Amino acid sequence: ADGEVAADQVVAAIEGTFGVTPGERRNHIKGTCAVGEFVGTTEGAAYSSSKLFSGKPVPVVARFSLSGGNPKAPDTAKSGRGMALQFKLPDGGLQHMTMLNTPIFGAAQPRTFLDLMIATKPDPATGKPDPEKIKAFKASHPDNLAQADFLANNNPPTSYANSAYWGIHTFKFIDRAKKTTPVRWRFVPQDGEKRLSDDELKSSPPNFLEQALIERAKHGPVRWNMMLTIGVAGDTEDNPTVTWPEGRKQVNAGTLTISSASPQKGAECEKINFDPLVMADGIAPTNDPILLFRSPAYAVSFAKRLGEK
Ligand code: HEM
Repeated sequence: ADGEVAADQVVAAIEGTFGVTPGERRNHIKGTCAVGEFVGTTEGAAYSSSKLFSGKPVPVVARFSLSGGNPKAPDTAKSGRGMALQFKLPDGGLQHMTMLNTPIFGAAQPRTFLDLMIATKPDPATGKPDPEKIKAFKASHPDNLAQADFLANNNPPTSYANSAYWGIHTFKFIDRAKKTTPVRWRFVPQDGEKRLSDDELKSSPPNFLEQALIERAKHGPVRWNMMLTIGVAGDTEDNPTVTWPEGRKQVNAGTLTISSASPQKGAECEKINFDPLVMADGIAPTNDPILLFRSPAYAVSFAKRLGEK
């Protein structure tokens, strides 16, 4: 927990803002399941002893999503898009990566996320957030601004297949000699990044992302390159709201291939808790307070939805 901020308190605040859909995720509720595989490179294996980078295909269960707890959020919403991956390693181990389509996050501490939920809670009188509360939140939480600016200035993608996804946090890659390297990773779409135009934002239907991914996968494999940015001494390791300086070494660590997608109901991704702290040997968390807080928060949401609450 972050000082006095507890995971159940934050999940309660998410419920206060978005309401509760029993049996469903409290955040990133609207999503699509997919499956595929990952093949790592020797360049990746040079930094991490994880079986992920053995060079052999590793089965993947994926989930693409819209951020927020509104199951009817339109696919044109200028909010985050998520890609969650569960890698099934050859030794039976699991590795998770649960990412967003923004290079930074909108909170350096759980407290900021909690205060954002409280500030955006709809006013019962209008059914909308109170603009004064949002203004006060922004003025008092500068750590929220970079991601908010990114989302305001970059329209959402035309398809989940045309988006990059960032791990955002810094992770430790540990090689066979136990040498640790700070890295940040992102998945870059081989289909290229494409965003909705301002006109398309107005004219697009509320639901197109799921069908676009299902159709795209029917036409052939959908691929992303996993790119590592190699950190150097002094690069922040515990603040997900700050990017690293330009010019850091880039390493292609592997290729993700999505082979098919389907609605989430009853599909494999539905009942997975994509807790980002599920890691195998060779990859370890940093002390990023947001990364560490996600695990208990996801557990609260997961327990509720498994209990059909
Ligand atoms: C204080 C920070 C955060 C809180 C409290 C939070 C909370 C949550 C919760 C409660 C869920 C639903 C879990 C479930 O029922 O399975 C969720 C899902 C998700 N979150 Fe977060 N989150 C935070 C930060 C982040 C960050 C930094 C990222 C990306 C780097 C992220 C990406 C996602 C994604 C992609 C999902 C959907 C996973 C899936 O498809 O099952 N979240 N989050």
